[in-house]
Amino acid sequence: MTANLDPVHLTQNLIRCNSVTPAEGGALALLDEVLSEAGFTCVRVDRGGVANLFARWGDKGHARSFGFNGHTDVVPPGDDAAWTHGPFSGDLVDGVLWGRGATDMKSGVAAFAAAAVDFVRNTPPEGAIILAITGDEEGDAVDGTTALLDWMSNNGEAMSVCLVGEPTCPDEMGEMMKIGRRGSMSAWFTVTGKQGHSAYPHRAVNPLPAMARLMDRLASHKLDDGSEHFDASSLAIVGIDTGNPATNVIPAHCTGTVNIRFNDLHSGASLSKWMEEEADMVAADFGVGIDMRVKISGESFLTPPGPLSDLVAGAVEGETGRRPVLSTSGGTSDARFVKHHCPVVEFGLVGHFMHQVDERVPADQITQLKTIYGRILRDYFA
Ligand SMILES: N[C@@H](CCC[C@H](NC(=O)CCC(=O)O)C(=O)O)C(=O)O
Ligand SMILES: [Zn+2]
Ligand SMILES: [Zn+2]
Repeated sequence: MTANLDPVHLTQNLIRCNSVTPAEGGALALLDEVLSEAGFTCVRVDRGGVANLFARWGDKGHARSFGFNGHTDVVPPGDDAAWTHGPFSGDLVDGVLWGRGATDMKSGVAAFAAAAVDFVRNTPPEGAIILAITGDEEGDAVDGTTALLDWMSNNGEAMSVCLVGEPTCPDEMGEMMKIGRRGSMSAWFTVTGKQGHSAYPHRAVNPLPAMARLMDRLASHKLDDGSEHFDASSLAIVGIDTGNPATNVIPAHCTGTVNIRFNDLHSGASLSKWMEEEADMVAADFGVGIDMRVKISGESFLTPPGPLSDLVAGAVEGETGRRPVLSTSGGTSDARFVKHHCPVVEFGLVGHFMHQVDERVPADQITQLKTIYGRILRDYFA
């Protein structure tokens, strides 16, 4: 009889792989080994310098196929010296596991891998289990989950439903799951005036007042009050820069960057149009040129409450005693790609320390997450 797979130990070993985006760092190789050993068919789906791992247990193309999606890449640790335990130490101290990825989301990947391995070993289901694990969620994400989904469609692989294991609970285990996400986009503005001496401003065209006006107009505009399933949209100014070190020079150029999180009352295209109109108006008022470049990372999306959210919420409630709130709050996730493929929801552990120095997680939360994922599999294949 093979022992059950310990998700805490697996998380520890994953944390010890330095896999800051887009480095693979040995994390996917480790999962490949663990899953292959348990009878999963594993294929590395690398693209554009990004490593990804596809793993399936059961028949290809089975009509009943449960998918998990997650990532092993992590954001940079920042100042190593500021960490109580090294960011890649995987130290387990007094029941707490430390390191980059402890919450976001090597623990989630370890929990679903361990749950899937135990499940197929102990109660082989009538159906298939697919793990789609990417090495680039935190970066551009162009060759990450999208590459896996492209490869799957080209190779007759399919998930009937998918659970993304990102951390979804704000403070307490079990309190929240995600059934969609707001959209995300960024816009970069360059205001061009005319360089000059700051003591002779009439001979220059200063781009900064125009930038200040534009940023203020964009940031002070109320986009909406939220909608049935979504929080209000928000626009944040995330950068204003001239690159000008001199105090007696009016620079010719100024750049400004905004990031928008938007709900289903908007689209990337409608917001681009609005910002373009604002920029044109300010440019005319101030006699400057304004260029705008936009990147739409994802539109808003929703998997309406139904069988999949009921299945996950029921298992979470059964294991934690809490019925998770169905939310679309926070940032975006790779579910924005998966939703083109099959119904998708997200559930994971408490994300309090994600992207912070001293990222850490109580080890028993990882074990509990594995139990919840195991129960979801049991209920799905029942
Ligand atoms: N860099 C990518 C995707 C960025 C995804 C990132 N997601 C989170 O931080 C998740 C946090 C949460 O669960 O609330 C984000 O929203 O910026 C891209 O923009 O293409
Ligand atoms: Zn994540
Ligand atoms: Zn993250």
